[in-house]
Amino acid sequence: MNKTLRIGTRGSALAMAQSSTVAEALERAGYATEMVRVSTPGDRSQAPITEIGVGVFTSALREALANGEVDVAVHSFKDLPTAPDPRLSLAAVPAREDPRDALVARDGLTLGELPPGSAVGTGSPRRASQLEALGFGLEVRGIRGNVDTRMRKVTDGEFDAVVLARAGLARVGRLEVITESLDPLQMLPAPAQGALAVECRVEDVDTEHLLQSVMDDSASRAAVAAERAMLAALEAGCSAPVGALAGVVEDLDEDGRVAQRLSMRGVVATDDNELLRASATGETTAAEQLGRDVADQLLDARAALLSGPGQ
Ligand SMILES: NCc1[nH]cc(CCC(=O)O)c1CC(=O)O
Repeated sequence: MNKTLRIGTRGSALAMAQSSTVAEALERAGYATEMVRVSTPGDRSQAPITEIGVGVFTSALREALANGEVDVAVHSFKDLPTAPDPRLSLAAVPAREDPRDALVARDGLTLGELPPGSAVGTGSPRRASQLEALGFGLEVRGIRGNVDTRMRKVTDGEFDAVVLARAGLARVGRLEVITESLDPLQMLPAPAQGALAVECRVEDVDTEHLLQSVMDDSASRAAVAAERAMLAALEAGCSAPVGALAGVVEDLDEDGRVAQRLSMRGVVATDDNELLRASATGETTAAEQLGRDVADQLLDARAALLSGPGQ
């Protein structure tokens, strides 16, 4: 293929950094690329994410790709709606960044060191419910804006701390501001956090094969497929905050032989902010089934809770 690949990107520092990693991988493999900026309603609005809805950051980019304005779209995978877009193909899931959430707190403090009543900023119901469940007496408050805006609210003293995706900070070269990378046992990340989705048009098989061969990472793809399948199954059953994390581990298969398997954990908050947890391990080739199994466990646990004690 000798045409220049047009890579669609949003204009934020994070989006530009993400698209650049894709462009660089393609350039290293000998292909010419060009960045095309696409503005999205999510970039222009300051309303809380919970109000403007899923897909605000990704749909304009997907339209530009489907319309042929660009050849490749790069998204933060966790921002994509779970419903597939039949016009597009998920050509590559590059090796995932560290998926953990990160605390950026005043005076270098960790979560456990923040005094009760400390104001912690997050716009994410998933982060808020897990923070509250820790029992540290933190005051969790809503916050929006890009990474710099959120961090400034800590420097300015408006918040004692904010919680951000570690991957976002890594991609914009700001890891040094992190005061604690949160253990997934305390804070399960959003499904697909830290992963990129690299899409092309479904009929553009040349680009699909190129992206797949240059940058697809099968372990990352399997982990994200499981997490997203869990999220999709829960979306059908409830609208609660959801965390999930899967990864390829060395484990024993049914015959007792060492094998690569996929292990995952999920969490969902109930309406009265109790956390329900589930986990399972399965075949790397059946990632989506594994995600649905964990979702079924969570939905059963919720049903058992709703039917009340003693039943
Ligand atoms: N919700 C916005 C968003 N989408 C992707 C990232 C970070 C990068 C990633 O998770 O892959 C962020 C910022 C954040 O959650 O702190």
